[in-house]
Amino acid sequence: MKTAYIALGTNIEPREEYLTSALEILRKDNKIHINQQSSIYETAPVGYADQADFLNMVIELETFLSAFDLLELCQTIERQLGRKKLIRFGPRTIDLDILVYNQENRKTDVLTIPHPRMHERAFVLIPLHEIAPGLLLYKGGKTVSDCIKALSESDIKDVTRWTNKGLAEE
Ligand SMILES: Nc1ncnc2c1ncn2[C@@H]1O[C@H](COP(=O)(O)OP(=O)(O)OP(=O)(O)O)[C@@H](O)[C@H]1O
Ligand SMILES: Nc1nc2c(c(=O)[nH]1)N=C(CO)CN2
Repeated sequence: MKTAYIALGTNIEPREEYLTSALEILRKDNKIHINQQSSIYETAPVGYADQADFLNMVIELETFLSAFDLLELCQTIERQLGRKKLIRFGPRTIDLDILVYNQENRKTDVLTIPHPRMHERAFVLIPLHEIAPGLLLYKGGKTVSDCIKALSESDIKDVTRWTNKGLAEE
């Protein structure tokens, strides 16, 4: 069994339903077991400003799937929930990014782990800190807590807790 962390994001209504549906699909998959989920956070858009605020959350799961099969599953869920790739960093019904997979390092055309932009994204680090503050993001390197210390106050201010844990939790 491998332990992986996935970030979920959505900024097209009904945002909460998209999160709930993605979690439901993951829970029904017998190759996945969700160990932990963060609260949901409402976050200002990063990278492409002219779009609605996001809901973001992070989950920790155990799985028999390889990193590539897990990516394939994430992309199948995105397609099932109507995600269309129109603008880079733009609006989406649901986005599932693999943050960390079994402390492995990989850089291929289709998959880079750890996720190359996670260490600078408050919308990822703050939910992740809630469930795994000591998680190493780089081999021998920084933890989630270390990366949060490097964020600016304005990055942190753009992320506010939207619900406590409990969304569709079993
Ligand atoms: N760790 C990863 N998790 C998910 N997708 C990844 C990862 N590494 C590379 N990719 C690749 O990134 C491609 C683009 O993904 P996507 O369209 O979701 O990007 P994005 O969400 O707009 O931007 P970002 O990757 O910065 O979050 C995917 O087709 C996938 O092959
Ligand atoms: N707040 C926020 N901003 C984003 C997000 C996201 O999930 N949340 N995802 C992006 C593309 O991955 C680009 N910008």
